Amino acid sequence: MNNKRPETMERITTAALAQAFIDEQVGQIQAQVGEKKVLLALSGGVDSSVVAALLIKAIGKQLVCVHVNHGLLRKGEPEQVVEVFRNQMDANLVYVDAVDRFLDKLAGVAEPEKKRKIIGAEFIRVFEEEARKLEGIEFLAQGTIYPDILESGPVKAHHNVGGLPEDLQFELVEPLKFLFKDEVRVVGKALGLPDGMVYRQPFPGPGLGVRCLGAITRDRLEAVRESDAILREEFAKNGLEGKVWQYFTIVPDFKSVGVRDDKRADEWPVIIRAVNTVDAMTATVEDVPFALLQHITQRITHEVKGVNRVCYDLTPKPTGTIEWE
Ligand SMILES: Nc1ncnc2c1ncn2[C@@H]1O[C@H](COP(=O)(O)OP(=O)(O)OP(=O)(O)O)[C@@H](O)[C@H]1O
Repeated sequence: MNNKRPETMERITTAALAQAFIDEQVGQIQAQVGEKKVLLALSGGVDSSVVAALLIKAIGKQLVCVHVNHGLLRKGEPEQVVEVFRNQMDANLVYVDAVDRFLDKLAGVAEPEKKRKIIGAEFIRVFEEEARKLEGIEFLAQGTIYPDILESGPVKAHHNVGGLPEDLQFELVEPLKFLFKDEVRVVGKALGLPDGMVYRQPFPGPGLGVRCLGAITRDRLEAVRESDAILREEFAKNGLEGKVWQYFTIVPDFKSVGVRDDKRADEWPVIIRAVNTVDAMTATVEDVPFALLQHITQRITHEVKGVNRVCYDLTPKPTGTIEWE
């Protein structure tokens, strides 16, 4: 398999270059796939969304997208996947509501590494079940991009979404494998995907699960999701979206005393993190205007159930990592 970006390949920076890439890929995908069916795990993240849009253009309903709602996605994300791909692009989309399955498996598990393993393993299991229900699938599309190939090294062959069993191995369709992230975004835009999807900030694989520290509970997970939504809304309104590399909220698994309706009330704190980085190896903290932080604090403590304090994480990386788990 050729895994080296051709040296003559021009960096895709304009709509015209994106269109040329799309036309070329549509032809190649049609030639590779013929009349057969292709399966794609569609997270709603940039890479898998752009692959989905490209394949819908090339082969329409021969593509089957599977979106797994594991309960750890940001507010509005599963709905957006359904709206964009099923309603607007008329795609063949299987939406799997696996919220209870994931949260039941995660109940009582406090150790971060164990949480990640459970989320990863359960994802493969759900995806495998869906794949087995479908007939005649011969291809698996993946949002592999060039940095993925560079990271895995030239020798190691790139293989299927980790962990699918032997009897479920498919031929791969990886149309973005020579693209860098900025090029993927230009192509996504040319394919008509909404900005909110194309310019989305990085999101960890295990989702909000690693921002709901310790053992995940449904109420605390809701506090993470709602506070994150408020933070994103306020950053967008105040010109920080697209300027700050990554920003999110964290809810630790302890409470502190506060006052609500003239009574003492034990509730959780929300921690805000907003960082800038070039390579994610080091990061600096965004200098968010104090008045905006106060406004966000006011909103979170009044709109998010069970939260009585807001803290701002002032720690660069190192010594802090970007995420808390
Ligand atoms: N909730 C989900 N539903 C369906 N597929 C998923 C889901 N989460 C992850 N995947 C699949 O696993 C791949 C790797 O997920 P990961 O979280 O590492 O994101 P990524 O490499 O940044 O890609 P993307 O931008 O597509 O999310 C995704 O591209 C997608 O194919």
